[in-house]
Amino acid sequence: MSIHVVDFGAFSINLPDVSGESLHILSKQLKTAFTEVGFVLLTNTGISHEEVDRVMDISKKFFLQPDELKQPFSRNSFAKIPNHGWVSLETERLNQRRPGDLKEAFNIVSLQPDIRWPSGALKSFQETHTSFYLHCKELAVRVLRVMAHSLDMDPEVFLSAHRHVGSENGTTLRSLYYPPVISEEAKKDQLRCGEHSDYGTITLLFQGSEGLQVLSRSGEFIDAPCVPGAVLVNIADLMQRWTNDRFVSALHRVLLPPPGDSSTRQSAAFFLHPDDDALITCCDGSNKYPPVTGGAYLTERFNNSHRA
Ligand SMILES: O=C(O)CCC(=O)C(=O)O
Ligand SMILES: [Fe+2]
Repeated sequence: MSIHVVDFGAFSINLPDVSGESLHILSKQLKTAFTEVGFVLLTNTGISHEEVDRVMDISKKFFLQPDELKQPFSRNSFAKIPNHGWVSLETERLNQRRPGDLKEAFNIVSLQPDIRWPSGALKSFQETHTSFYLHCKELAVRVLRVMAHSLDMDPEVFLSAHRHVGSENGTTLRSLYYPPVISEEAKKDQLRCGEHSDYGTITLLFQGSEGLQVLSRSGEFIDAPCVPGAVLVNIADLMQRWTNDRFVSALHRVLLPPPGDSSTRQSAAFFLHPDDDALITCCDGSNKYPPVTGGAYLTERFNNSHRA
């Protein structure tokens, strides 16, 4: 099994729309990837390699500051948007059977003007991330349209549940930083990012370097390709449930670097979530999973993955 590469140029975010014929071809390709693997690598999406580099450069400047300068941005310190903000090293454990992940993250959940953003030398942080967030949102909506088409569904079923991205909605742009690891100091079974599947509808993942592994259906972890300018897109758990298990949400992880390798790693993930009040019911009319709202589902999943 491998992760398929799909040329998304016909529906790039720089184009006004997609032709019927291209939509048909893309939907066949995404259907195969999402039913067999749960991950696909898209090229020519219209989000440039340079833009991703800018996001990673400014994020790295933030992460390399001393903790006391990052503390005012901590996750859980923003009223009404508890998931927004900085997550310190080893705070999150995506696999409950392992110690905390050896990563730091910055979650952007709200684009509202009243949010406190890094300033001074980091004043471009807000603009860089806001513009990237909006491009990711545009691409994610296009991927949803192709997915709906591939299942012979009215695209509004997916789109109408994502009307409030950036406000009453848990969609999150997350910059991730994996600092150098001293192997002897890592705890037993500790990873950079423990085995998990994502919570929402789909995730767009931009890797700065290799490191992501995806569990194949045959039960082995395979290395996800890292191609500059390409975007990994994966199905998340709520989408698996929504499609009554037709599209699969695959476990993935990031291992520690080999002993003696002191490199850092960066990535950026755009987790698309349905609106807080959108009711998700199996799209084929079955009742295999009870209806759940986007907000309630996400709250339950967060409660299981954070220490605090
Ligand atoms: O850093 C990566 O490549 C993966 C991160 C990830 O899977 C996540 O944060 O959900
Ligand atoms: Fe993930």
